[in-house]
Amino acid sequence: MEKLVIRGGKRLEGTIPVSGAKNAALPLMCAPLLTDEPVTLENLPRLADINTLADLLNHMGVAITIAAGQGGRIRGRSLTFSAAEINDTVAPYDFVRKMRASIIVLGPLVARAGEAIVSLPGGCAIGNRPIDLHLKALAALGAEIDLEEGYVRASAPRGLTGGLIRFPFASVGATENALMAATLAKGTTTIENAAREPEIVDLAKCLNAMGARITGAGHETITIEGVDRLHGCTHTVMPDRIEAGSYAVAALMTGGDVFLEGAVAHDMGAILDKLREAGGIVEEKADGVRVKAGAGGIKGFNIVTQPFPGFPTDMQAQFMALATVADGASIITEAIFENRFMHVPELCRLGADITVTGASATVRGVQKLKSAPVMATDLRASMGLALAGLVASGETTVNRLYHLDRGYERLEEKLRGVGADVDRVPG
Ligand SMILES: CC(=O)N[C@H]1[C@@H](OP(=O)(O)OP(=O)(O)OC[C@H]2O[C@@H](n3ccc(=O)[nH]c3=O)[C@H](O)[C@@H]2O)O[C@H](CO)[C@@H](O)[C@@H]1O
Ligand SMILES: C=C(OP(=O)(O)O)C(=O)O
Repeated sequence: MEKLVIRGGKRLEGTIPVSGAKNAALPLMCAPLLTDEPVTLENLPRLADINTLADLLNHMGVAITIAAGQGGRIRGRSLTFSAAEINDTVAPYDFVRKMRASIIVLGPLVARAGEAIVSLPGGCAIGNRPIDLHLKALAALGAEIDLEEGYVRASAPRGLTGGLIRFPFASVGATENALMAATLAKGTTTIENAAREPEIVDLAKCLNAMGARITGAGHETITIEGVDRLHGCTHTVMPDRIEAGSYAVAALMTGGDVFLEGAVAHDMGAILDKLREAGGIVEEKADGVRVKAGAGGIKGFNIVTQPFPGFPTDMQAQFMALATVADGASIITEAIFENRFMHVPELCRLGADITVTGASATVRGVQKLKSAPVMATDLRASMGLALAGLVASGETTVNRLYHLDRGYERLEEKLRGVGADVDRVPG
């Protein structure tokens, strides 16, 4: 098991190229299940989660090849997904347990093949994460849903029918499943209280390029006119706003000045607002975002995580790391997941002063963090610890690097490129 060794205290300066977004790439990789023609996705990040989903798609009969003339080091991989035939509509437990997002194969599979049998993903470190909204959405389109021996079976042998889906909560994954399923349903589907995340917009863009008729993505109500068939297309995965936000925090924490090449400010509104509130100077440019530390140091701030356009839960741990070295107190409330504070005791091991009461953490900034071996049980918590390590005195070890490899492409290389003293070492 590899770990990350960080010798803190370096000021970060330079350019970090932003990779394709994990959370856009995963649903986009499921879209080719909807057509027998090849779909090429450009700018796919090299991440463990992408490989896990590729293995699952492969298992279902999707041929995945490296797209010709592509695959530059910075621009990410281009892969072509060809689901000429789907020869297995089962997503087995062994794949789904590795990555919860595997549930997004459900909608496209039932829409195209009339049946999908997907292992129930169960909870994970950050919360229970039920899939009731995914199932209700498919049922609203006429799918019959059964739960058997840890698997969900969705069937619609005569095809899906458009309908009204009203989500009580704007779930990202359930919106993605509903969106993909509805593209091939007979008639019109309306999704109310749809998730508005930029990754939903990116997915709708790709589906429309495949011949779908989707309007309203990025808004509360999405309308989908079903079509008989979809065709192939080439689509470029959007830049990762969470990766960009994480490195933006690194720039501010280290008193640095970093250009996040390719970051899209428009998709990062709440993150950039909070960076400014914390004392950062943010310049929004056509080709990226520059973040530098202001003269007044880091100021305390308050956060409540919310669905987009609110502050993203996937940035909560990183901003908590920032708050640990702020001047004054910050209150951070996690309102999306019930157990997303696993980084708190680990940050405290580095000298942070944090008190948790229910869903809120009060963080009192300290003068200095001190190194320690730390360990987290999820992706963003691990990033929060890595950020803390960048400013802690001495050598901080972040164990279980595989969490970071789920969502951060070439992490140590990118950090070293702007001056951090970071190594990946065997555990
Ligand atoms: C691969 C991917 O894109 N993952 C992101 C996606 O996860 P994911 O799509 O799983 O997140 P959701 O938006 O669905 O979940 C938000 C909340 O809704 C609840 N819920 C969700 C579905 C459901 O059927 N029933 C239910 O109760 C969840 O338990 C959670 O409390 O959005 C989250 C919220 O922005 C991010 O943290 C994840 O990084
Ligand atoms: C929680 C995350 O991912 P997933 O939904 O795949 O667990 C994340 O990206 O922070």
